[in-house]
Amino acid sequence: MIRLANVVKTFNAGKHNQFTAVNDVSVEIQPLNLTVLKGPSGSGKTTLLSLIGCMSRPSSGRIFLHGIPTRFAPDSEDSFEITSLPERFLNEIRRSTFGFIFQQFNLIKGITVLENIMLPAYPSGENHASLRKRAEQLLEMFDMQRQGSSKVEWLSGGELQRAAIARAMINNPSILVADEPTAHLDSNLSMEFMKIIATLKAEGKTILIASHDPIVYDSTIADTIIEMRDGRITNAGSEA
Ligand SMILES: Nc1ncnc2c1ncn2[C@@H]1O[C@H](COP(=O)(O)OP(=O)(O)OP(=O)(O)O)[C@@H](O)[C@H]1O
Repeated sequence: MIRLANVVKTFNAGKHNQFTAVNDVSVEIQPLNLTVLKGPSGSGKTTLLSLIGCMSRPSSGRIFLHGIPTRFAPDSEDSFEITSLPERFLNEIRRSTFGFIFQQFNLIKGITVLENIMLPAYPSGENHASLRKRAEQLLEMFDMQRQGSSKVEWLSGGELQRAAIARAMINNPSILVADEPTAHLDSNLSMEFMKIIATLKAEGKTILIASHDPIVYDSTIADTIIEMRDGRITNAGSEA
């Protein structure tokens, strides 16, 4: 599980525009589950995801991974505190443990779909041929073989979405984090997205999605809904 203990994130500390976006959050996110983080705009969902995903550090509080394999402890059932890690290990944990899907998908224009999918794996220094093979397998899994050599700007909305999911999967992460992944999709594509999420969950991924889309939080595959407001958790785990 991912366990947060009294996590606080304050921006611009000590300045006139100081703002606490995440305020004393303590919560447990169960492994192999789909957890949906729900709450109004500005409630702190993205900030919380970035703390969990090792993209930023809390101002105070601690975050632990329990029994989630990481590159440093592949079989560990132990507790592993990510908030105490030095920067380079934090980057390493982020790359190897988490896959990210962003609201705008953040695919890079001007390069091909295949190159986009391979990008998050480059820092690992993996042999290019084996990396390319893995990226091609992901394209195949998402029925996107034909688009591998296409530029991102040529893709349809659904293809963009699948390319973004494939990119998130390139390092075979145990935890998939998605921030408002359906915000720019119509209902059909949003349901399509949830089908892919169901498959990934069945394959053993731990999935955390921030969303105020009922297609996501009312989905039958959502295990737990965590509600946030004004940086605080207002409901830590209603059954979906
Ligand atoms: N780097 C920053 N500096 C100052 N304030 C910030 C920063 N990042 C986020 N905030 C503020 O923190 C609050 C929470 O933002 P956050 O993006 O986490 O909310 P959210 O729940 O994800 O919202 P949305 O649903 O609109 O994406 C917002 O008021 C935002 O303006």
